[in-house]
Amino acid sequence: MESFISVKNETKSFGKGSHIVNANKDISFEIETGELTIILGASGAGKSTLLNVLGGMDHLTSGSVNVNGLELADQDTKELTTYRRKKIGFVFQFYNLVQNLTTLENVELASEIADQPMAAKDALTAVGLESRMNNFPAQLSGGEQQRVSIARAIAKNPDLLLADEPTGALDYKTGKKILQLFQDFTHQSHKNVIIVTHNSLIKPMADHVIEITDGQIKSDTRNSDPTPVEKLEW
Ligand SMILES: Nc1ncnc2c1ncn2[C@@H]1O[C@H](COP(=O)(O)OP(=O)(O)OP(=O)(O)O)[C@@H](O)[C@H]1O
Repeated sequence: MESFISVKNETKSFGKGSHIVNANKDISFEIETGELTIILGASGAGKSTLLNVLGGMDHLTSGSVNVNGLELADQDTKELTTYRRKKIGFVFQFYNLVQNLTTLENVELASEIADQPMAAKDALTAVGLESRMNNFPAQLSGGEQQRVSIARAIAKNPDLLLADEPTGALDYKTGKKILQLFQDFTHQSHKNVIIVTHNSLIKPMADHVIEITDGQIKSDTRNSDPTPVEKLEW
């Protein structure tokens, strides 16, 4: 059977001539349906670049990136935008919520553009925020705002949920709750989550760990028995 994601010799360069930076160099890996994957690497290793390519935020320079049967190398900018809007959920380090919309409206904004969305209220209930639907982002804590951004991502009912350092701005306990939500989402929905992080201590929670150093794959391993987040200490 085909893998859910198949990346072959993916290279992403920025700049030209002697100023060229190869942020991703000849990267190849496969991700199977239902895997929670952690992409691990130091600052500048090329993690965000890879996530941006997988999510259609950026074009790859060469190679092949196939996501659920769609070859991203063949998509023009407009097609990549459609792919990103309809198929991908994003969670960022700093939430990126619209400040003058309520929690519910922020989530509705995302569900409205998806083909088979989940009800915005159900997404907020899934992250434990049903009582905060009419609050504005500024009235919520950092952890609550991140839960809204996860609700916004899952309300699209995406094939693929991408999270770039999602606990980077949160304290330990809150960060743990957020990681728990990702693990539950993968295991309950059998969909795919990819988390980018520099924190190697959370590796055991993943089904699949891909380490990147200097734009290249350093290791690619699978955990047959991932640790539940509540049992993880870091
Ligand atoms: N738009 C760009 N223009 C030029 N160089 C870039 C651009 N985006 C990324 N790079 C370079 O590519 C390399 C990888 O960057 P990337 O942001 O992917 O790393 P990262 O692993 O996500 O790092 P961090 O954890 O610090 O966010 C870096 O050397 C960076 O300077």
